[in-house]
Amino acid sequence: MLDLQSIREAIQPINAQVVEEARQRQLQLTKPAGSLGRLEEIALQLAGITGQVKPPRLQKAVVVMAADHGVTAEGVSAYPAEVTPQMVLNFLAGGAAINALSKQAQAEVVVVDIGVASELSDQRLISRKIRWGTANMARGAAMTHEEALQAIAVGYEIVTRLAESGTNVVATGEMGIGNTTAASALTAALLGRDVAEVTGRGTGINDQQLAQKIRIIEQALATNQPDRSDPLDVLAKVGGLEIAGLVGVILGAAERKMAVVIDGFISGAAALVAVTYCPTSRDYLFAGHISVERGHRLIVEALALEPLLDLHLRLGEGTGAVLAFHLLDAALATHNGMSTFGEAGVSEKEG
Ligand SMILES: Cc1cc2ncn([C@H]3O[C@H](COP(=O)(O)O)[C@@H](O)[C@H]3O)c2cc1C
Ligand SMILES: O=C(O)c1cccnc1
Repeated sequence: MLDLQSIREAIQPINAQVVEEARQRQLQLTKPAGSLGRLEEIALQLAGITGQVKPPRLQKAVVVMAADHGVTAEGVSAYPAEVTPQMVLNFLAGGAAINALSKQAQAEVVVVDIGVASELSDQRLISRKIRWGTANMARGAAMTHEEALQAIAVGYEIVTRLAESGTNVVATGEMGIGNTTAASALTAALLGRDVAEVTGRGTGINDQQLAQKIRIIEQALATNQPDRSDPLDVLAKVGGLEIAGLVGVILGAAERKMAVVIDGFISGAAALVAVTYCPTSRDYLFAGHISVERGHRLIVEALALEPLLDLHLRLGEGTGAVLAFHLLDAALATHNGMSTFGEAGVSEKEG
């Protein structure tokens, strides 16, 4: 069984000394100080994460965790649950948005069955099914504490293996019809917010379905009484297997001093669980984008993250995070590749 407490204790803050040295380097580059704005901040954070003033070239991967949700029986999504396994096959065939964007960003796509409610077998799929979908959270706990921990262990092991083969930045991705319901329930519980404030239309439900989704989440919280001070209890009772897997990816990456780019609302809910459990892990996170899904804004505010992109995305799969990889590459291209005033013979600021 995964020893989560020792992982939490092993996660170190990023290297403040190296951040300072990287800041000094930025001041020497041939541009007005601060003029590359957030690209400079990204470079500094990557320096602190990697412990190198000039961080190495990014080797990128997106981990797409797929799982089903028992709560779909309550009519909370615009699409049927069978879309989850169908999209897994689409990921493997290379036909989804995450495939197209990852190809363009030169990121490896790692697809994981952590709890899809049907038989899936394919050599390219990492088959680590914990159970056939969660139970219906409106009637009881989505999963046991042990299952949540097993799912966290899967994410932790996968990111550890990626690190060992040279990946140094990972994006969080997910697929699971019904998972905006789980993400809203987690957000309401962990941030102590009203369900209506953190619940949106997901794949595109109408007003009547949205009212039903809010009622169901309220019922799930009333039935399960998740303990806000215990993020793992909240995760098990009203979370999802793919969300738990991503918690493991985030904690494992932070322990290994790897950067993590968080995608939208569902990934954000996983980050909220991870950072509530281990506040230091936040140092390793970038918010790839701000999702249209209401509730995501509250998550990024609570985590004090500033999303890199605002493209009105509401897809998930890791798409917004992989798009943000281009900005991390750009930050390092300038930080590592530009000449200093001295090297280029350019005059520095007067006075
Ligand atoms: C074809 C298709 C591809 C997707 N890729 C990601 N999602 C996204 O939509 C789902 C969450 O929305 P809800 O809670 O409303 O079901 C997740 O699977 C998420 O990854 C998709 C959804 C669909 C239909
Ligand atoms: O922001 C997300 O991650 C999201 C939003 C809607 C549907 N699926 C995912």
